Amino acid sequence: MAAVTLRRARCWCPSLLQFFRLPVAQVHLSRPAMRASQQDFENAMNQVKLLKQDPGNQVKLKLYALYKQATDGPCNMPKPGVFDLVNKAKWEAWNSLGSLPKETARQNYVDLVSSLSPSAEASSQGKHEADEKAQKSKDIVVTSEDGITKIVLNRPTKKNALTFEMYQDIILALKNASTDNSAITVFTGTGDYYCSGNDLTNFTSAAGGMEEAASKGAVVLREFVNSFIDFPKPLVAVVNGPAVGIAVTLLGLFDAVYASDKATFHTPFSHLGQSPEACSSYTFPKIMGSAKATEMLLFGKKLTAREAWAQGLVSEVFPDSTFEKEVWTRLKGYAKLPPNSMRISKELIRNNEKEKLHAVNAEECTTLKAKWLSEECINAIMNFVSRKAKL
Ligand SMILES: CCCCC/C=C/CC(=O)SCCNC(=O)CCNC(=O)[C@H](O)C(C)(C)COP(=O)(O)OP(=O)(O)OC[C@H]1O[C@@H](n2cnc3c(N)ncnc32)[C@H](O)[C@@H]1OP(=O)(O)O
Repeated sequence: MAAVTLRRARCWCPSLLQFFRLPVAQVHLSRPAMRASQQDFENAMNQVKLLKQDPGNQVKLKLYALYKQATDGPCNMPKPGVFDLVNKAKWEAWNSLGSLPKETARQNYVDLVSSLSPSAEASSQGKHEADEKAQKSKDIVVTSEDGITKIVLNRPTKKNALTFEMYQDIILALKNASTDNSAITVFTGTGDYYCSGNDLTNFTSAAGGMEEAASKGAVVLREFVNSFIDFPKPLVAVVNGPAVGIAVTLLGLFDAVYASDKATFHTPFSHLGQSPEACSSYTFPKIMGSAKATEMLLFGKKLTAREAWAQGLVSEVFPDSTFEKEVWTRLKGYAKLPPNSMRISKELIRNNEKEKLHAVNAEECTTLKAKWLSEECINAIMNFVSRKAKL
C-alpha cells in the first residue's frame, strides 16, 4: 500500500498551477512500483514545473487525472455541479480512468511528461533512448496525424516478418500511443503482405542458440501480448494483404479489423511444430466457435478475407482497389469521436476478461517455450531456413 502525504506546490509553472493547483506529492511506497519507479514519478512531477510551453488544457487534464489516479486511486469524489466547469472537467478526466491500477497511472504519467519536452526526460534516460529508438526504427514506422497513431510494419522484402527488435519496438510504440494525443491507434503493413508472422530466423540466428532464444522469446512474447491486452484506446488493424501466425492471432485482441479482399489469414502452428499464442486459444473459440477455431489453430486452415469476416474475425472486407481510400476515410471520421467516451467503452468491454487474458497469455508462452525446443519445431524451422519448405 502507498502512504501518501500531499502538500501544495508553492510557486511553479504558474499557468499549470493556477489551472489545477496541482499538489506535489511525497509518496512513500512500501513495495516497489511495477514499472516506473517512485523516483521516476517524482522526477516527472518536478519536470512538469520546468515546462517552457503551456501543453494545453487537454494535456493538463490528462496529467491531473493520471496524477490523482497514481496517488489516490480511482475517482471517488462526488461529481461537481454543472456550472463548476473547471472542477467538472478535472473530475471527468480523473473519473474516465476508471479502475486503472495506480502503477499503470504512474507509468502513464511519467510517459506523458517524457513526451512533452526533451528536457523533461532526464530522469529516465534509458527509457528516453528506447522511445527514440522506437521512433527511428526502420522496420516499424510510427506516425501521428488526424487523431490517428499509425504503426506500420515496414519490412516488405521479408513480408514484414517480425524480428526480436520489432517486437520490442512495437511494445514501445504502443506505450507511447497509449498516452499521446491520438484517439485511435492503427496497425498496417507496407507492401503486398500485412505480416508473415514471427521471423523464423529469430530462433536460428540467436547468439546463445535455441535454448537462449526460446527463453528470451517467451519473455518478449509475454510482454508483447500484454501490451495489446492492456492497450487503452481503440486498436484497429488495417490488413492490407496476407497475414500469418502471430499477425493473425493478435487480431482477436484488436477492437476492429478491416481487410482488403486480397488478405488471407493463416495460422500454421501444427505445420511448424508450435502452438497458438496471443490469447488465440481463448479468443478464437470465443469469436468463431470451437469447431472453426480448431480448423485454424490445429489444422492450419487458411481463410480468405470473406471467410474470416464470416467467422467474426474481421469487421469488414473492402475491394483491394478502394481499400486504402475507404478505410482511412472511415478511420479519420472515427478519430473525431469523443476520445474519452471511446476509451471508457473499451475499458468496460475489456475489463470483463482482462484477468483471464493475462492468465491465458502466461500459459501460452510457457507452452510455446517448450515447443520451440521440440524436435518437431526445430525441424520445421530448419526446413524453412534451408529453403526446403514454405507454407
Ligand atoms: C518473441 C518471439 C515471439 C514468437 C511468436 C510466435 C509466432 C508464431 C508465428 O508467427 S508462426 C508463423 C511464422 N511464419 C511463417 O511460417 C511464414 C514463413 N514464410 C513463408 O512461408 C513464405 O515466405 C510466405 C508464404 C510468407 C511468402 O512466400 P513468397 O514465395 O511469396 O515469398 P518468399 O518466401 O520469397 O519471401 C520473401 C522473403 O521474405 C522472407 N520471409 C518471409 N516470411 C518470413 C518469416 N516468417 N521469417 C523469416 N523470413 C521470412 C523469405 O525468407 C524471403 O527472404 P529472401 O528473399 O532472403 O529469401
